[in-house]
Amino acid sequence: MKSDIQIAQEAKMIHIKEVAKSLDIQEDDLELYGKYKAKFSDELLSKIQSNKDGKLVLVTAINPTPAGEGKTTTSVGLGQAMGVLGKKACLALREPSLGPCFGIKGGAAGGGYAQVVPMEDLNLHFTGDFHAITSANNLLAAMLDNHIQQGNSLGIDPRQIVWKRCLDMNDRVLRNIVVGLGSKMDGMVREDHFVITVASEIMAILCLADDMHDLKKRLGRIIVAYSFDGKPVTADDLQATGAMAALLKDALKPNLIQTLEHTPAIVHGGPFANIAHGCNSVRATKASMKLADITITEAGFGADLGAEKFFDIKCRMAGLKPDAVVLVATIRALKYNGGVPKADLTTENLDALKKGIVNLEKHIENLQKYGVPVVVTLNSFITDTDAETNFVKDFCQERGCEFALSEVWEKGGEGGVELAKKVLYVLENKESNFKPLYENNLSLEDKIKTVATEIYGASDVTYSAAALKELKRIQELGMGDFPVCMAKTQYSLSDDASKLGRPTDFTINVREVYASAGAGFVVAVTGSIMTMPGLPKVPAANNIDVTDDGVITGLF
Ligand SMILES: Nc1ncnc2c1ncn2[C@@H]1O[C@H](COP(=O)(O)OP(=O)(O)O)[C@@H](O)[C@H]1O
Ligand SMILES: O=COP(=O)(O)O
Ligand SMILES: [Mg+2]
Repeated sequence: MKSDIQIAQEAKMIHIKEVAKSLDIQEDDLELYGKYKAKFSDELLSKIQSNKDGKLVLVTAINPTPAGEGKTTTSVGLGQAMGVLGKKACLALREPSLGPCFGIKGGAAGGGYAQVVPMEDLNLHFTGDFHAITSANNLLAAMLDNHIQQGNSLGIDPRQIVWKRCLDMNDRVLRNIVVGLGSKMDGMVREDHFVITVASEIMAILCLADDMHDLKKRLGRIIVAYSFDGKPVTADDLQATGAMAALLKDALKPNLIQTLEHTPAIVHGGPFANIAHGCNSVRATKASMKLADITITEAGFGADLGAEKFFDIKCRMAGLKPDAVVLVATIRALKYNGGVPKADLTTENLDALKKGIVNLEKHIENLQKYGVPVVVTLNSFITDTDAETNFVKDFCQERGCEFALSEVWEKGGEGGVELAKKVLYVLENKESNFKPLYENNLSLEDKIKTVATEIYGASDVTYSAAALKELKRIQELGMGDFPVCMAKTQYSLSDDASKLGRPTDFTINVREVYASAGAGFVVAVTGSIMTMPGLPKVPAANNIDVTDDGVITGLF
């Protein structure tokens, strides 16, 4: 089998204006970035507002191995399969971060014969959105430190600065730094921190904003610090809002590319689901629903993270009503959850499968709590055996679950026809009665407890003293009705990456809490999760190169 990048580079793409035409979009409504990428104009987005909404399908997964279990691959393959069946479908996906690209996981363009292209553009600089987000985030940081240097008229307490710098890279040494070293003219010495760009609140705001007006209101509300008398200091107070919005003018526009089989893909925003809310932009999803009969979108990592935040944050805030959920399982991840080491996942092991399948069972139960019909799909790997595949199929069918085998990685759209037909059946015959897991009027602690007990299976939640103090301050500042965004490891339903399968009798330990006042949610940081990942012993970057005539190699 060729590598992902070989398949992608051999692909014969059509001009992006032809892809747009399949969505009834005229060339004048596109802002072209070469022949194969474009942004939607603001005029287009307002023009389509009166269109009828198509159906919305979420693709999620069970708890993954470090390689990932194929949500993006399945989403792309399902979109292609809808095309094979003559349906008007469109993808709404996230943009990849450079962190995993050069780290462990590689790119996020799908895989095999189910990819969005041009994959090397998408995985590297794409249309510059992440660079714009990084610049806007760090402009705010620079203006904050400059305000202190220039006399600190707002009375900012340098010990209560909550705004962090960001960079779209896995760079552990930036987690905790000291700034302002040198002479008096070099600024106030203080401890500072970097997060990876996909965990920046600016990313979340870009992904939740309706339009430029809403973007600026959200940016202005960002809390960067507290004053000596405990009052929140915002981006508006620093007069940074307009300049940040100017930097984000183009990044706010959704991007259009295509799959290997020319299915349209709107790709916009890219928060991770373990340390952020894990969903592409509301603007991209709503645009797709106005342009196509079926929108297929993905939320990051397992359903305990991406799907939970898709439902309880994105759908709640944007008024979206999902019509179906595709839950991706893989034999390798089920065995991994059954205790098999990464190196042995390609060997048949029915015992481990039986042990690990409780993870799939829990995710099926969880998704059913949202009132949206579920289709389980087994993302088939060439190393899977018939015995293993049949075991999973029987497990699902014995529980009355809709099930389909997916072979999209190996066969592209054709490999997804069984899944597409199952999804179409569910869309036509099963009603969705979507409701979020909790009401906003619950206390923040009760919201956290609801997610922890109902979705993770925890018996209780513990808080550090600092987290409890911050929860109280957030409540007093009037943000108690915000939804919660849980930052947690993706490998386990618990906050301990070593607890695989379906752990029980565990507590979720919240060590830090902060309000993303602009995004409109409260982040609860659990266990030892980091908002600035580090590179592995052998980074994927070691194998990435570019030839003398400009061909990228080694991306996957
Ligand atoms: N069926 C499959 N067989 C082999 N590799 C696969 C398959 N499905 C996905 N992959 C690979 O696994 C990795 C993760 O896939 P991806 O779709 O990005 O997962 P997710 O979106 O869930 O993180 C990618 O490198 C992809 O090419
Ligand atoms: O936020 C994580 O997204 P993937 O699960 O698609 O890697
Ligand atoms: Mg993905």
